[in-house]
Amino acid sequence: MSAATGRATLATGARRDARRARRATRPRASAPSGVDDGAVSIRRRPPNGPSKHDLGVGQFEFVIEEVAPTGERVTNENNKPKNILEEIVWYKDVELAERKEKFPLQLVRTALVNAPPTRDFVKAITDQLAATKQPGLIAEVKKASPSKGVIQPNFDPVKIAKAYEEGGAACLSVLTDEKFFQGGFENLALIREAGVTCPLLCKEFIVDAYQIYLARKYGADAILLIAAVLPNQDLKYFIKIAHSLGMKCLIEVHTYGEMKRVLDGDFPIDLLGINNRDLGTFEVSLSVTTDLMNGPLGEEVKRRGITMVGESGIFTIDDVNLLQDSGVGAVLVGESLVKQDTPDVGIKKLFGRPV
Ligand SMILES: O=C(O)c1ccccc1NCC(=O)[C@H](O)[C@H](O)COP(=O)(O)O
Repeated sequence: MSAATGRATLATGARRDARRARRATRPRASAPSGVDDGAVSIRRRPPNGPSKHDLGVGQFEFVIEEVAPTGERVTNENNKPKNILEEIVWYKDVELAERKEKFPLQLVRTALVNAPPTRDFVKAITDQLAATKQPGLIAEVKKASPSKGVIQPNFDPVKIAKAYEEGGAACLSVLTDEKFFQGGFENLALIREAGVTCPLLCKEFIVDAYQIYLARKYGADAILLIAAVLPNQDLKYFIKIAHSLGMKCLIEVHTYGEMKRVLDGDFPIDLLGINNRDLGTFEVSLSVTTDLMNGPLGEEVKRRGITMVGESGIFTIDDVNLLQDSGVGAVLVGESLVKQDTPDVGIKKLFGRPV
């Protein structure tokens, strides 16, 4: 059944009209570069060699002179990350070098024999959609973020995960990035070992196949792949690896160009997420999802039966209904649930269910 049919209609007509008016005045999603050709917008590494913190040799630093558009001579301008997503991705190189030193790929792969079996992440969502006639919920275990700082100071990943399951989440998303989100791969293992049965998404900024093996080793059932960071060639390769390990992939897009590129790709799509947050500027608008879903690419995903996920900035039943009306089959929700003391009650309220 389509996500757009048969849902609990809790929003009034007046609210819906107001939503449509709000939507009409919002800007369309655009690529951080300003040109939405769908190409990768995030540079994988500093273009002029490693930046200072990568070298590990005291104060030594590459100095590269460039001519700015003003004609002025500047140093290392091009070696600064252009936004937070690029900063996160550049730091992955440093983090991965350390991790691989301590825990080489060969050992990670050997350790996979002891990994718990995978659960079907996509089926958990589609089953919930069929049973509740509302989008399946992927609830996010997230302590902090670059845009909001610390969201939940009393962060207990297992307690939060259990409350999410109790409240009716279909699946969980677990932030594993340490530096920018105060997460960790070990949270995946802690949640699984505590007996939580919801399938787990490893919410990581994946740039290297090594991270996919690590996700599985710690008990993930699915991984996130961000189209702004990964060209189709990498998406195809990483999907192949994830599938070989029994995991599903949530491919995330933010612009028309990225979505078109992914849909034109030569690889299977388990789940396609539209992030309402511009990961470069932090601007959040649900119209990113509704505009894409109400356009030609929305038609295409519906025709192809691809389960769509609306991600970020979801706070109310009206938000859930708005996204469902546009055709999404799942929502990924972090802040609005994780900051509550009783996230199980929060889920029920978010979906307009009796508390
Ligand atoms: O959340 C951020 O500030 C952020 C910054 C840079 C890259 C990614 C970021 N967040 C990842 C996500 O997309 C969200 O954690 C997820 O969609 C949940 O969003 P929300 O419900 O708004 O917490």
